[in-house]
Amino acid sequence: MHGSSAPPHIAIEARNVTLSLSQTEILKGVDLSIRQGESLAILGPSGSGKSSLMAILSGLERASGGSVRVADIDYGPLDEDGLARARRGRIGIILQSFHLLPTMTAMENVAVPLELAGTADPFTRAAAELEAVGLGHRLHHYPAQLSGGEQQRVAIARAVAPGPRILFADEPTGNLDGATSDAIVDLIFARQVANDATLVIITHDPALAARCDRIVEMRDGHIVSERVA
Ligand SMILES: Nc1ncnc2c1ncn2[C@@H]1O[C@H](COP(=O)(O)OP(=O)(O)OP(=O)(O)O)[C@@H](O)[C@H]1O
Repeated sequence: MHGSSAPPHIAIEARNVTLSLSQTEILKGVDLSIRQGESLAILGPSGSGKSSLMAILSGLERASGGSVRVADIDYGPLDEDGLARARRGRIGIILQSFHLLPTMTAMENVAVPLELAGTADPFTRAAAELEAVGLGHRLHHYPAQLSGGEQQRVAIARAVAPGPRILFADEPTGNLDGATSDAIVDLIFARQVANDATLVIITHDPALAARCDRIVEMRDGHIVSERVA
């Protein structure tokens, strides 16, 4: 359908996005376009609005103003349920604090979004995804029985299992030691390439940012600079 001369497909388009919570202006008019298959790093000081922007782009939070279009879906008219449906199977999210369900095993945590996305045989797929992140021997462990790096790998397996074309990661290596962190970064980029996914990654790590195609920097609720990595 797309010839070689076709313009690049825009996966994420934010226009003049604002966010106000508790009378605090958190995002003050953000414009951002991200191509399908592109990797983008968001840098910026603590409190500059990086996680808030990611929450809006990933459909976890509604913007107060402006427009957001992701995977050809206009978020504007969608309520919370609509946003959840829009995310399902299309968007993978890796959060710093993992958000694994504590009463479910590693395999169940990965199988749940597969089941919701209507995947046949979600448990077999979940086991294969955990195998791919080196956790084939931890399928039946609960999150509390896993190390921080192992929990992060479960969170990555869960996010990438449905094969989302868009992947968000908020400081995915924040709590990890150097070697584990390198392995996890390699894993995220490998899965991005395998799925030809768009990757948006918040990081304080310049080396990780440099692995992305493009870097934007936020300050005080604005994007203040943008460069090719
Ligand atoms: N529910 C809320 N009500 C009021 N202010 C909020 C709320 N949530 C976040 N904020 C404020 O919004 C600002 C941006 O927060 P955000 O988490 O997006 O920043 P960040 O750049 O991701 O920071 P960090 O690098 O520390 O994670 C912060 O000053 C924060 O205190």
